[in-house]
Amino acid sequence: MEPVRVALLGCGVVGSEVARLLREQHDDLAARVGAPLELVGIAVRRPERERPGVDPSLLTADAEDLVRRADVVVEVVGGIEPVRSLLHEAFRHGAGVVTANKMLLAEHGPELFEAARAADVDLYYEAAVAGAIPLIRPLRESLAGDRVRRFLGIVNGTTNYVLDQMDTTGAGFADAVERAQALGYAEADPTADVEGYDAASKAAILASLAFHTRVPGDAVHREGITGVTAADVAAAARLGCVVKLLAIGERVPAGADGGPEGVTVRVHPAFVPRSHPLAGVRGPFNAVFVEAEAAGELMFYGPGAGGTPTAGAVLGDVVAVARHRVHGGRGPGESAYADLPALPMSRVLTRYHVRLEVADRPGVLARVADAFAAHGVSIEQVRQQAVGEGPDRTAELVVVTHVAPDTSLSETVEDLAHLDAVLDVTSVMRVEGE
Ligand SMILES: NC(=O)C1=CN([C@@H]2O[C@H](COP(=O)(O)OP(=O)(O)OC[C@H]3O[C@@H](n4cnc5c(N)ncnc54)[C@H](O)[C@@H]3O)[C@@H](O)[C@H]2O)C=CC1
Ligand SMILES: N[C@@H](CC=O)C(=O)O
Ligand code: NA
Repeated sequence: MEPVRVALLGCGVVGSEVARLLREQHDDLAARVGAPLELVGIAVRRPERERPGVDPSLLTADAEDLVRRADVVVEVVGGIEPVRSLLHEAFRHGAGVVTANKMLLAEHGPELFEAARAADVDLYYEAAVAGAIPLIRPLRESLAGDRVRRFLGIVNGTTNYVLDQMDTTGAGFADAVERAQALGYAEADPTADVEGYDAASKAAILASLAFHTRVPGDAVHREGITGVTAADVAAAARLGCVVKLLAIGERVPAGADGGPEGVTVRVHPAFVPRSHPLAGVRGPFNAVFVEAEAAGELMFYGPGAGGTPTAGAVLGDVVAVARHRVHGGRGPGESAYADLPALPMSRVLTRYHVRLEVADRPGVLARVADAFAAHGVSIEQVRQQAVGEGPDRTAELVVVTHVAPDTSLSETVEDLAHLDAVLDVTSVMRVEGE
């Protein structure tokens, strides 16, 4: 049987593990594919550098030439260029592609899917969202007969690790980020993780699949975790919650006021009740709930980051693409027929937890309550506690709202910040997952 020629682009945290598994599982992979997988080269920036366990004769700095010698191109470099051009070259040359690159797919997915379709080859990307967890294939294939209403989950291992460390060990933010980098969870620039860009790319990919509609990364409302403080984590604990960075996509029906049907997609930190299964997702693990009309509620859970688990997902895609080379056929292409608009945050319904430092004098509570009422926001809970002694005494006021449109809630917070009696708005966090 002719071997299937595999080119590996990148030999970092994920790539080095892909190379190892290709070598160590050679016979099993050959049996599953129906032909041997031959690693024909590994494109790296510095081929002269020694890499333990990697045959130096495979290393090359000429990625373009390598791509032209392959039937399947595995891209685990990351970023946009040069990989975008290299993948186009792979398609032009008739090679199938496996990538773990969510940023590239969120920014340039449609053109890459179109190029794969035109060349009649595969584009697979299981590792791009939630690492090792089978999630892309269930959405693309298993749920192709269903109608997804909503997904809600934790899709970034680095930020989940950082928030978990802050919650359970009292670690500082910077220390926890450094540990996530050392463990291979973080992106080359961890800003992509902590500012929510990585999760937003993944949310865009999930929304595109779930709702059969193109959702670019910049249509996702994004807030990272750099503003989350130890005080927020402690406030969450007092409320029986934990802080998690969530990715949420919802299909929104047409509004009674004439607002169109569409989808909302957002990434932000939120309080999640400790009784909710997402609260128990620890360290670099990810979990995603998918709510579909026929299937009901599904939960996908597992390692969301790390070299070996991610390489496992990449290899699963390599087997699928290689099987098509050997036996014929092609995996599903892009499905964007629904063409729903991405709606603004005014169409999102959520709850807020607001912590204020206020003057401790008569009438303050009433004025705060009036600000919420002016925007039609109903209050579920208020707690007040005196801070300090004597004439300088202030009060900490914690307000938890009922569900309301996100913009009504954010406008309320803006008004509160301008009230004389409000000395500081110390924390604003959404409450999700109830
Ligand atoms: N580390 C993880 O847990 C996960 C990573 N991913 C994705 O996998 C991809 C790779 O991630 P990591 O392995 O963690 O990154 P990494 O930074 O460890 O590895 C990337 C490698 O590509 C090399 N490189 C850069 N430019 C190159 C070029 N022009 N030609 C050849 N090599 C080049 C770098 O020197 C580096 O060794 C990224 O898209 C990332 O988002 C996806 C899921 C999980
Ligand atoms: N940096 C990412 C890696 C996986 O996609 C994360 O932390 O989840
Ligand atoms: Na996955």
